Order: sequence, then C-alpha cells, then structure tokens
Amino acid sequence: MNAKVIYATITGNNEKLADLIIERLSRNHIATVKEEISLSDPETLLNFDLIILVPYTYDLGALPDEGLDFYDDLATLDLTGIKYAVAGSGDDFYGSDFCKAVDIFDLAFQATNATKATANLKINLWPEATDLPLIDQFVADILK
Ligand SMILES: Cc1cc2nc3c(=O)[nH]c(=O)nc-3n(C[C@H](O)[C@H](O)[C@H](O)COP(=O)(O)O)c2cc1C
Repeated sequence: MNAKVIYATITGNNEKLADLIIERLSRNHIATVKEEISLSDPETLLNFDLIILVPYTYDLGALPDEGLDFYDDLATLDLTGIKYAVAGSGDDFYGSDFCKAVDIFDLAFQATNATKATANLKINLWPEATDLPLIDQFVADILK
C-alpha cells in the first residue's frame, strides 16, 4: 500500500498533524508522500491506494485559499477503489464552523466515489499529547 498525505497550513498546526499521521503510517510500513496542497496535482491521486487530506479552516468555515484549485480539480476525478480520510486542526472557538474545511473536503471526496476509510478527525489547535490516542486510532482505523 502507498499513501499521499496532503496538508494546508498557515501557522503550522496542520503540518504537525500531517507529520504525526505520516509517522504512524511509517510505523506500519506504509510508503507515504507528503505534499503541500497548492503544490499537489489531484491527477496524481490516481497513483495512490490511500489519500489523507489535512486542511486548516479559515474565515468562518472557509477552505484554505491555496486549496481552492485542488478542491475544484477534485470534482473532475473518479477515485473509485481509492481510500481516503480527512483530518484537520481548527479552533473550537468557531463553534459550528469548527474544522468545517474537513467536512467540505470529505463531501468532495465522497463525490469522487473514493472509499471513506474512517470518520473525520478534528483537533483543536496544536496537536497535544492528549490528542495522540485519537491520531493513533484514526490511523489504526484507516489500516483495518
Ligand atoms: C481569521 C481566522 C479565521 C478562522 N476561522 C476558523 C473557522 O471558521 N473554523 C475553525 O475551526 N478555525 C478557524 N480558525 C482557526 C484556525 O483554523 C486554527 O488556528 C488552525 O489550527 C490553524 O491551522 P494552521 O496552524 O495549520 O494554519 C481561524 C483562524 C483565523 C486567524
């Protein structure tokens, strides 16, 4: 199995979350490519068995600006047979908009016919030690 982990970050929280996920994939001997979203060509997703997206949320539930092209291109793809999962760090101060980009990307992947590997994971701000069991579980569920 090979995997691609795509992240969007401004202040580093989502890149840290992506790194923690990649660390756990590596422990399970999954060869993983890490890519920043604005540098990621969705066409290349077809070469992977598993895609994990890790976006931040901005401006009351908005997608990262630098991820808008990726989001639009996703709508043109058929990812049948490919597994995906979405995780993200947001700020729970934003209430119902907490990590909204995670849910929006989840719906975009569902529309590609990719297979959802596990429930969306939402982390508040910097991933703390108390978040690690959730991240462990997220990756374990994906690899089941
Ligand atoms: C102007 C602004 C708007 C934000 N809007 C949201 C939001 O709607 N929902 C949310 O969950 N977090 C929101 N956040 C918080 C960021 O998503 C959060 O700090 C996140 O951890 C940043 O990730 P990063 O360090 O990878 O850039 C906002 C932050 C700023 C500065």
